[in-house]
Amino acid sequence: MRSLLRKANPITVTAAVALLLLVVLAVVGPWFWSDAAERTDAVNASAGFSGEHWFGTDQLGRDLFARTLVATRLSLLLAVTAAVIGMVIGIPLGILPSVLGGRVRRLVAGFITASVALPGLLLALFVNTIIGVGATGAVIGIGIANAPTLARLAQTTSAGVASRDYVAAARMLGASRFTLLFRHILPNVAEPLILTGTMSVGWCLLEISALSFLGLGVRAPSYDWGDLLNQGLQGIYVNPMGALGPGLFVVLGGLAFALLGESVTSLARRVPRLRGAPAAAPAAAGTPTDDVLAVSGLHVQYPSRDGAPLDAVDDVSFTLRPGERVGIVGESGSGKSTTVLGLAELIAYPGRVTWRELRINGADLATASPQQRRRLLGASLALVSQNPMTALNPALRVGRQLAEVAQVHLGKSRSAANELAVRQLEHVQITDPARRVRQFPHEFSGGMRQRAVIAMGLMGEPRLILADEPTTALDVTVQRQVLDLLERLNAETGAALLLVSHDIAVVTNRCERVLVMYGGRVVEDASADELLAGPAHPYARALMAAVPTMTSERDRALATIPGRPPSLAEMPPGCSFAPRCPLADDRCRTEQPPLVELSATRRVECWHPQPQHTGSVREHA
Ligand SMILES: Nc1ncnc2c1ncn2[C@@H]1O[C@H](COP(=O)(O)OP(=O)(O)OP(=O)(O)O)[C@@H](O)[C@H]1O
Repeated sequence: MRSLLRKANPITVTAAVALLLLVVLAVVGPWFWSDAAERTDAVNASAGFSGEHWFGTDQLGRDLFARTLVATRLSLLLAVTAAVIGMVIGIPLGILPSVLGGRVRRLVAGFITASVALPGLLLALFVNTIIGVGATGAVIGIGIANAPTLARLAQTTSAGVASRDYVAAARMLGASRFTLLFRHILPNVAEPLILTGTMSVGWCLLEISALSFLGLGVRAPSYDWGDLLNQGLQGIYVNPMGALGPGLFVVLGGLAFALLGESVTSLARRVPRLRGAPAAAPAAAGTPTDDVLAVSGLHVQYPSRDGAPLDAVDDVSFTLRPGERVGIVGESGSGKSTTVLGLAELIAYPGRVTWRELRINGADLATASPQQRRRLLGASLALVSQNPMTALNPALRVGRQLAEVAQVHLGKSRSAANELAVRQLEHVQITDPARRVRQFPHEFSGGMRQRAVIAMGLMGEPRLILADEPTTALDVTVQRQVLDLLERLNAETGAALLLVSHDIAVVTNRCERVLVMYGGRVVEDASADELLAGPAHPYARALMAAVPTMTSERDRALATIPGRPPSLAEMPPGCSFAPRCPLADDRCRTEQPPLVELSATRRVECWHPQPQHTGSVREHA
């Protein structure tokens, strides 16, 4: 708040002062000027403006300036009530689609779109006529007419928040819709919505005045600015101030609310806040001999423009043993992140995930109930996502977010969970953890937020850490530290690590096994040593050749892969790498190569697998 005030500009200050004066006037106006406003004076009826009557008098000789001042209370009260009605209906309606499932969500979103298309004033008139012409009808009518605009704003704002990683992590932890809404979404969209709601008081003021002006709002003996404007207009040739005076108050009131809302909104945008870090989730007991993860036939599909399903991940199968470190590598768009999100059931609508088999920590997800699946995913996996800006809930203290994992999945008491949170922050080498747990994510640096997310993952004692490009958004100086930390935790806790990276040097250096992805498919699955000795797939070879080594000649350009990866809608028939492959022949361009085993630890999907020595890239990772 202090930083907001420091950044306030003259327009904001003027608008705030004008509003304050109006509010004071609304409170004290009727006490001071009621007598003057009601006192009739037949001698001075319909008088023009003068030193005694600044806005002149009405047909009964009542002072119009005093009446305008008195009308401030009712005018503002009606406007605020209408704005509140609009917010109470519009904001919950707009937020609902972000937590509802498929069909109901589409229904609510469609209803919002349709209602936004209705002309507001017509809707207000319609409601006003049904409820009964008068102040109540006008206020409810204007409130309802404003609701769709606020609903649309709430819908877009909350959709942005709902796609953040900390909401995905909360879903993975099995949070109910109620919790998602009130704990994770609402606190992070409240500010812009309240500010817009404040601005909407200005619109409501103008709209209610317009209805009163038309004789459809406030009725005698009550009166508001619109009503006074209407009366003043009837005698405008005799006394222009009778109309101009109340009109001026309407305009000033509307402007003050609108300007203040606008200025505070833009100020709030400039004040740095809401910086978050990545998300994670926790553990479950499993049989040590089981694979931690076994997936076969994984598909993730997104609909094309004409609705046909397109494979972003196409028939991916692999396993992970306890404690194993496996990397997934490939160019942008090859399906690395989608594979990880698909495994964690975090693909958002309209994406669709299917698999032939998915076992996590030995448990078969096909036979698990939705609740068991959520528990299993939440307890066995820790997800360290790409963007440390979006992974922690900016409205909650870091320690609370960590502690919740242990409370939900390990059934720990609040105090035990809080103690564990401190220990886990210490475990990921965050100094002064007892103080840090009480801080908000924006008080952490990028590297610390990523560590906090890793710590959150450890709270549940995970058997598998899914790290989706965990260093992409970090400063180069802390990238290595975060990778070192993941490796150390893998060694200490025995949790398997699935590390996604676009950098083949990093994964061959950090992992024991590497999955090379292209066009949504695993084109080569080999041990890091085998890859270093010579990749079998031409794409993997090209990736390796593009990595500079200690022995690369400085004056020679690095190898690049010609062309660019195919988009989902333009996936070629046969091998998807064929258009860029120097070895491609007719069969490559027409027939999908099968995944063949070249050795016990190596599978490759190519018609022309050719192991060949390329030299080591380990020294660069
Ligand atoms: N929500 C979505 N809707 C439609 N297509 C999507 C969506 N998310 C991802 N895709 C598509 O799926 C494919 C795989 O994307 P993905 O993000 O998994 O690639 P990636 O290898 O992780 O790339 P990057 O390194 O850039 O993150 C891409 O073609 C991408 O355009």
